Parts: sequence; structure tokens; C-alpha cells
Amino acid sequence: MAPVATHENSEPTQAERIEALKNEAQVFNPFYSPSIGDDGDDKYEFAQFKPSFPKLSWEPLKEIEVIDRGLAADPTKKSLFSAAQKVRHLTPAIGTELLGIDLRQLSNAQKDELALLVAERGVVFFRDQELDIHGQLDLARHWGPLHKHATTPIPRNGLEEVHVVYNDSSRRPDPASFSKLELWHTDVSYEIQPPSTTSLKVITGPDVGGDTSWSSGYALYSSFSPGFQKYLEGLSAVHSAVAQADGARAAGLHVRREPIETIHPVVRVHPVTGWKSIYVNPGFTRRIVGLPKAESDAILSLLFHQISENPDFQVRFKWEKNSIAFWDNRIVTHSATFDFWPATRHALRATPHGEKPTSVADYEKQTGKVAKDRQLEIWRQQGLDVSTDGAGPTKARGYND
Ligand SMILES: O=C(O)CCC(=O)C(=O)O
Ligand SMILES: [Fe+2]
Repeated sequence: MAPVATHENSEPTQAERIEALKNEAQVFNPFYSPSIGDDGDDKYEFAQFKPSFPKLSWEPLKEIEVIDRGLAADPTKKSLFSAAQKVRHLTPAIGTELLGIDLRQLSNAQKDELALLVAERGVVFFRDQELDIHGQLDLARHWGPLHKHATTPIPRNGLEEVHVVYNDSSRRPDPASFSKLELWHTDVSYEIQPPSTTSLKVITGPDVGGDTSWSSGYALYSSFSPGFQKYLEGLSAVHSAVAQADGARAAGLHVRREPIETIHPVVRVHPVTGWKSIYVNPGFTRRIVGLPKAESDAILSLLFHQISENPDFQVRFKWEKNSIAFWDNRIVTHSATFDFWPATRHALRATPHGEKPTSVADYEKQTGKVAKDRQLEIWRQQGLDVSTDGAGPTKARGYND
């Protein structure tokens, strides 16, 4: 859908937002003012990957065709699983760790299967990976054209497609400067084609702390009653890059591409799994289109709080040096923790573009298939009775109806 250009009158203007952010910019806000702390240690082994903000200017992004590699994958994921020593699911809803795989050695078939596994499990983890940033970018490019971020830092060595995550002792996070709720986000959901199979590798990290959590949009969708699911399927929402760009400017940083706002369906269907996922996030989703403000605020608040508070949808990962996570940005939300100061934590992200988000109605029209509720499909495959009587969900969902 077309980007929207205007704000509602009730929202602060861009100038007012910048003014409000100016005070805030002096303190650390990991979400709106990207990492600018630097201890000045240029002998550090990964100094070439320290953050930089070159004064580049890029054109608005255009629509591009992206065919998901997961569609070509063997559904049993035989090549990938047979290469692994162990496949360990971390929770029923989300998160799988694969042991014994060297990501430098993946065949194209295994890369396709990894994309499928990430689409099904939301996030997949590997440890002790020697894969360097060039290998990480190549892997991401197998899945889609790479995204370049308009505001977050790139490495000093000029790799424009790399998003750098960096914090060291030079700046102490100030918990008063940001809310834990707004830290939950899916990356750049304001883009016309937000990312798909995204990877983050920690190259330097604290002994303890700096965990990242992910929350499943499939599980969030599955948790609701049939009537509410249907209601959500008919809605779309505005995702905005404006606050992020304003935050960067207020911190004195250059914005490399003008911010946009884009409307996406509130429930999107994953093109490979065919499962329905809630696609809103506290970081970037501002309002639901065409609803009274009170209703939009109430619905978004419910969804945001379930994303960030419901442990049944979440997995939390303890990184080690050379751990790498792959998450499907179309169907999960994530949040970092900032509990590790004064330790250094340094990670590099590679971010392929996905398709334009597809609503349930469009998916069913385009494919002739029925979009599914992931949890119900899994329970049905296990032979469980998950029928609904129209008045409410069955016991299998765990409701008190
Ligand atoms: O630092 C982290 O764990 C995650 C940062 C983040 O949100 C990202 O790189 O997309
Ligand atoms: Fe992120």
C-alpha cells in the first residue's frame, strides 16, 4: 500500500517531537537515538566494525520482487537436520537451537531449509560460528535483496548494508530515557517491504546480561477468540519511521533516507507457512486506520502488552561470543536488554527485504489456499479436538469459557 504522508491533527508535529526529543538526546535511548557511545579504543580487535554515521543520502526505496526461498525448501528439512548434531526447541511456540552446524558450509538447499525453519519457529540460534560479516551478508542475500538502514550506524569500514549494535563503558544506559514497552519492535516495519530472515551475530559480549527476547506473532494471533481474530483480520495500521528519524536528528546524527509512513495489514500471512500472524509492534505502529482513536489505542495497547508481557509467546536468548540468531521479522517482535553496563556488547546485523505484507483476504485470493492458525493446525495434526462452537474456543485453548 502507498505510504501515507500526513499525521492526525491530534498528534504532535514533527517540530514539536524534535523539540521534545532534544533534552532526551543527551541521554542514552537505544531505540530512537542509535548508538553513539565510543570508548575511543581503536586497538580493539573489531575497531573496523565500530559505529559510524557517514553523511550519505539515499533515494526512497522502491518496490522490488522478492520470491521467498523457503518456498523451494524440502518441507522435512532433511539436508539441514541431517547435518545437525541436535535440534533443540526452546519453547513450544518459538525458538530452536541447532547444534553442530558450521554456517560457512551450508549448501543452497540447506539455506532454503533454514529460511523455512526460521519461518516456522520464529527464531533459530547457532553458537560458536566463525562465519564473518561477508559470509553473513552473502547468506542474507540468498534470501532477499539487502536493506540499508536510514539512521542506525554502519561499520567504519563502510559496509552500508550492515547495521551495527554497539555499547561500551563510555555511556551508561539511563532507564529513565526510554520505556521497555517501546523497545519491543520488528525491524523497520515502516518500510514498504519490511525484512524477512534477519541475522544478528554477537562478536563481543558481556559474560552475563545483554539477552534478547523474541515474541511470536503466530502465537499472539492463536491466543485470541475466533471473533476477535476475524475483527483483526479486517484491519490495517500505520507504521512510522518519523520518530526514529527525529530521534537521530535530535541527537545530531545524519539521516540517510527521509522517513516514511506505510500502512500494513494488522494480520499478515507468511507466504511459506500460510500461517496468520499479528503484525503490529510498539516501536513503530502508531494507529489503526479508520477506527475511533479510543478504539485504536485500546486495541494496540492490548496487542503491545501481550507481545511484551505474555511469556507463553516468548523466548529469551543468552548470547555468547560468536552466537548468531536468525529471526523472521514478518512474524516475530524482539527486544534487547540493557543490563550489562559497563561491559562492551557489539553485534552485526544483515537484513534482507521480504515481500509486501499480505493480508488474509489477499493471500487467500492470490493463492487459492486458506490461511491457517498455526496453533490449531499443529494441534489438529496431533489428533487433538480443537473444534469451536462459534460461541468461544474449546478447552484446548485454555480459556475459561
Ligand atoms: O541488540 C540486540 O539484541 C537487538 C538489537 C536489535 O533490535 C536489532 O539489531 O535489530
Ligand atoms: Fe531490532
